[in-house]
Amino acid sequence: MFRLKTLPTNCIRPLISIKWLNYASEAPKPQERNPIHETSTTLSMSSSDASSTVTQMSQGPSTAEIKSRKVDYIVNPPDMFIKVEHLEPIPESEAMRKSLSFDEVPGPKALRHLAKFWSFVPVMGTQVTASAIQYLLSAGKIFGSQLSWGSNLWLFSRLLDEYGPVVRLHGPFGGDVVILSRPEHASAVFQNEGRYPVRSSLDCVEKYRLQFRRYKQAGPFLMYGPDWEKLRELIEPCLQNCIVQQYDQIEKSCDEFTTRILRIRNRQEEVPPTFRNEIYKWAMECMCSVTLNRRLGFLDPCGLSATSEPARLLEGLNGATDAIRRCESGLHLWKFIETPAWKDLVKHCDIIDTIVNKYIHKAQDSLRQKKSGETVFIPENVSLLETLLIKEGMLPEDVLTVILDMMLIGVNAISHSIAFLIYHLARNPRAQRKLYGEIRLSPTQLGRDDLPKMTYLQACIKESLRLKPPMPILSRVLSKDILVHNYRIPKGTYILIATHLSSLREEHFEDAQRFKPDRWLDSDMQADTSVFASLPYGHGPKACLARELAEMEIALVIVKLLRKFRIEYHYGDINSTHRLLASPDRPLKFRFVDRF
Ligand code: HEM
Repeated sequence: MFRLKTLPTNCIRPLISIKWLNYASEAPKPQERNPIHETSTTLSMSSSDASSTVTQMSQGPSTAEIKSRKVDYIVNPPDMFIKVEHLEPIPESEAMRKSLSFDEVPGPKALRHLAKFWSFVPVMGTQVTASAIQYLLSAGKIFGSQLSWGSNLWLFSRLLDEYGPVVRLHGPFGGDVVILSRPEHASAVFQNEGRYPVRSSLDCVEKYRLQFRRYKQAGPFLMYGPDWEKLRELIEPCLQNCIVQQYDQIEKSCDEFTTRILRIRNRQEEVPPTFRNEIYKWAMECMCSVTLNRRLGFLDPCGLSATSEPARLLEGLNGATDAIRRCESGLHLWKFIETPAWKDLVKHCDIIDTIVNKYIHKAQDSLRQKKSGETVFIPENVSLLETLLIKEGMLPEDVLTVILDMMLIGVNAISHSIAFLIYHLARNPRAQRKLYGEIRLSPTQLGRDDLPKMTYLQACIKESLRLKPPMPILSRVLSKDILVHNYRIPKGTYILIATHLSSLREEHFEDAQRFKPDRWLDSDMQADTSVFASLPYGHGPKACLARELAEMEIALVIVKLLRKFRIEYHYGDINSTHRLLASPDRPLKFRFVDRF
């Protein structure tokens, strides 16, 4: 056991590793918060980070949780703030005792030296993000050239081929990083992730929200610990309700999308290279139905004027996505100076904030009217926005961050997934024909419950997400020491799981590079290993918040498209590139050929 001993007050380092560690721990129930730790946290923060971190740190672990060897590991450099003292040994399992130590985990030596170099540099980042690792991995190969998931996956793959299935990188900004890809290793991480899993953050979005705009919460994607759990428990049933309520509106958006294709395709029935934007519009229309209970007219048959609200929202979303990618890739200089990428991020996030805020105010007005009896209050007709607003403890700005996360993560993820699914079907006419056969037999008026029953459609969606997942790498910070490949990986270590690599391995999927939806009709594919070999929605408590909604939207739009068109594609291969999430690297010049 350990005891907290000294807490110097002069520490100036922002302590993200500690923040992560708090939530990576098997955290206590909120009422068990430890006042000692809260004090220590406040004392140890630099003034610049205090506003952002104290709120979260106040939910920190009890002294019981600080009793671990990794706390020692993370916080013991001489300039750090907590000394821990061993009181009693922690009982270890037989397997743990016989395991190989963390120091024996192989990894590139060059990074070890780089790590030494970084330790002399004042803290450059508050954490090792996936993008920082991408940067490091890419630095030798492509200084100055574009980062892409393809090249990073290739580098991940090379590291794993060279050093074995567990590779250790000595992190420059704090904790070490371990790269894994095997399903059984992913399973070990997820089975031990505890109640409050922690993944890599988007530092720039966190800074924008918590420090720059001084919101209280960073949004569900970025939050951890009891506050995050409370928020998720609140959102999940609301979302479920919205899926039921908004089904008709989503269906309408899918119909508008097909009509829009008829308008924009040329004489050869080919859509313009900007087709990606049309997919974004469809995804935004669905998202606004779900979150704001409004149709904003993204798919207006006459197109959008540049100053219209939907056009500005799209501009905000695209601009923010791009700015986040630029801020998160490479050195985080925006933490010290206002870089162009940071300025762009503020500009575009402000655009989205302003518009969504307007609807929040409208929802507040409508709730006031309902409360005062001016309007009839029908609980089933309450939107996600209103449901969140009436929850105790939710501020309008908290609701704002929820909706913004859904837009940023959800619209990007679903747009890219649809783009790749259309591509795979266009490239595989046999699969497309088989799917059309299933669609023809389905009821004309498709209900929400009909979609999961369309087994080939579901198989096509799974197969496309296996080949091109929007998040090809998942990340976690370990909440306790775990055994992976007989190495003992300590608590607090940052894990990158290249799930996409395991999805492309022959040992898990025969003919792995090919689009073969039929494989998912085989009942063996439901086996545990297959589950961890393809994880497009992540896993565990921090898995995708809106999987059901996403699956429903994708299925519905594909049914609508295939009923009307046969889809073709006659250009070069489309691969994934890194744009916040993995996205298509070429114009989506599909041919939508009328069926009748
Ligand atoms: C095909 C579409 C989608 C895919 C493949 C996808 C995938 C993912 C993945 C891999 C994660 C991280 C999981 C982890 O770390 O274990 C995630 C998280 C998340 N997704 Fe999705 N997503 C999709 C659509 C959506 C949509 C439509 C929304 C919003 C309406 C959404 C909202 C979120 C949120 C808020 C999180 C963070 C959850 C948390 O940290 O608690 N996603 N998604």
